[in-house]
Amino acid sequence: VNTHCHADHITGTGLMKKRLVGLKSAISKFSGQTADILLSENDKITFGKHFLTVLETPGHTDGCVSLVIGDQSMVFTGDALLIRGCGRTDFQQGSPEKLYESIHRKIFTLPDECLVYPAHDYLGQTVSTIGEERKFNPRLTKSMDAFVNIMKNLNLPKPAKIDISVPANLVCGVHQV
Ligand SMILES: N[C@@H](CCC(=O)N[C@@H](CSS)C(=O)NCC(=O)O)C(=O)O
Repeated sequence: VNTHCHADHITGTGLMKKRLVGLKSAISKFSGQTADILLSENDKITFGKHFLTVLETPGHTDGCVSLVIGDQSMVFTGDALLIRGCGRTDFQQGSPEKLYESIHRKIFTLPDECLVYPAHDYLGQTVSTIGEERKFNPRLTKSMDAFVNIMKNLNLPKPAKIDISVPANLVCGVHQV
């Protein structure tokens, strides 16, 4: 299940599909990608006795989703909400306004105790909670205007491999060779 379409996330899917016959790939219908399953808001992804609910959380990209476990005890936020940070919004459909809304209107409505597992952390942290991020996230505790200003001035170097094109059989599409 891909939280969004960036090279550092999707490029394993085709390889996994090759190794495990019958494996199904999934990504948001707003990602612009093909996959076995195109996800929409509130879709349920079941596995064993568990399920994940899809929350559309655009802003880092248009097709970003966060995945909430059935009893709302955990959320996998991809590159939308990070620990004390958030995904950058300066390329490939990034929008600080959309990201602010996604986090405040969707992710931050989860219970305070809900564990937050993001897709990246650059300090070795692995988990946070919704309550902690609501209180202590230095970007998301600001007004939307202040947040937009922060995001427009991050001046991060562009990830080295973000624009490398991936052969069609290695992405999450169903047309494998
Ligand atoms: N140095 C890393 C890339 C760091 C980076 O830009 N991370 C992204 C997620 S991957 S597109 C991001 O959103 N970072 C937010 C932040 O505040 O750091 C590399 O070159 O690989």
